[in-house]
Amino acid sequence: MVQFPEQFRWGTGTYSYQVEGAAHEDGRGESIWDRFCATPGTIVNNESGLVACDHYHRYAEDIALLKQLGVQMYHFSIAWPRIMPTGRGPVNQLGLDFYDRLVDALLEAGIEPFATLYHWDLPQALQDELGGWANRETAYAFAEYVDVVTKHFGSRIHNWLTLNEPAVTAFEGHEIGIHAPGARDVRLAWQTTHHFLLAHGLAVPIIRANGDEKTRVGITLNFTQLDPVSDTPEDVAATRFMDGKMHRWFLDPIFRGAYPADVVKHLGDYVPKTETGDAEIIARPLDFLGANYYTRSVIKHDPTAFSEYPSVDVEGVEHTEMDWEVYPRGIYNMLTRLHREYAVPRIYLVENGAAFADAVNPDDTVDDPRRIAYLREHLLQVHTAIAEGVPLAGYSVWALLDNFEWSEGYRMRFGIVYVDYPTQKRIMKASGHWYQKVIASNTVH
Ligand SMILES: OC[C@@H]1[C@@H](O)[C@H](O)[C@@H](O)c2[nH]c(CCc3ccccc3)c[n+]21
Repeated sequence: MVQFPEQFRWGTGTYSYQVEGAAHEDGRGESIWDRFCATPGTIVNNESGLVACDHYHRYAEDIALLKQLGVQMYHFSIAWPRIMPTGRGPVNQLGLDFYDRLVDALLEAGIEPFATLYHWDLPQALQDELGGWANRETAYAFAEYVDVVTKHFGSRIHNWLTLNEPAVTAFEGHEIGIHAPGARDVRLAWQTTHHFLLAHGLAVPIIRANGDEKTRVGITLNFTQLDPVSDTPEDVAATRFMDGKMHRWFLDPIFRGAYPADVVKHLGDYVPKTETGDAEIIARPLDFLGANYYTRSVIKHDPTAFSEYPSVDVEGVEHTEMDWEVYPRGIYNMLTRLHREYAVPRIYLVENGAAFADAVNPDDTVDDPRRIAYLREHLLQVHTAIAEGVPLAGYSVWALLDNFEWSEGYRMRFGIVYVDYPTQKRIMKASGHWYQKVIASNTVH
């Protein structure tokens, strides 16, 4: 049994496009995910976030679930297309009104809102007019959107995350093409990483200016344990590059003021175009880093690879429904590395969780022992990291609800609460009841 620190904060989360639904309601503009999902063949069963968990209408019921869990914090994202339907210019009051209702209900319930300003749902108009994140202008449009939102919520929301996982939306969305906007262009993908980081840096002072003495700003980056399939120089170099691409390409400009030299060298003339002053904007000091951790990837050299090296499947170990290896030690490695190499002032673990094939019993219960085991094993590693001095201020499980899992659609269930989509009925899973006890006792058995 391990006891967590007195002030440690427990949370959970959802994100706008994955749970809200009401895609055409109250003035919401089209997002690149609406457009991507409308393209046949991009999403399993051609599903979309059109309805999702209908959280837009059921948010009060979902906040009651948060209260039942006893969480102290709740991660959610604000949908840019609800606030500025065409991405720039006119503000949609009904969009602000929804998040007013959500935030006021959270505060009423004594739950700290942790708001992410961008979780991949770019207004489609900016994709059409500017080419989206390929265009530096989009970073400035993001800054305008951030100004509107933080002016409105700055006295009630004190914990802001600018972007969720720029690496994922840059590369899955613009290199691999399995995420919106579905581009497959290596040069463009690397250029978007710079515009995401610029957008982040532009947002930081705006959030502070529109906040108060309690305002705290961060960004959420995702981390995967990366190991070479062998200790040959080629496999080790391939792994080092992927660590650069997925981790150091974002950590270094934010916390060290420059892109990692080894990746810049590898990219050659594929390195993104930057402008004088960008580095200083991107490196503006943060109050905390948000970190997501799920799994390990074992990397193999490939002579034909340039920007993406293949991973190999690890046999004989547990995998989740996403076919992700269950590798709890990786969360410890990630946390201690951040503390050791980047001296991050404070860390929040924003996402950690697993998809398993959950089913409802005849008595309307959901037994998910594998998710409980996954969460327990990772929390024990988290505790070890904290005991070694890592400044981890809180942990948030992904996710509160089963939800729209991007290209996987609804077949992947990450929730500690089951959603029966045809009826929108919520059922707390065994892992939800387990997490409730963890929070109440601040211990993990
Ligand atoms: O895949 C589970 C969650 C998503 O539902 C969240 O929206 C997203 O923030 C998030 N990031 C990661 C790790 C990186 C990743 C993202 C998407 C697909 C595969 C891996 C896992 N997750």
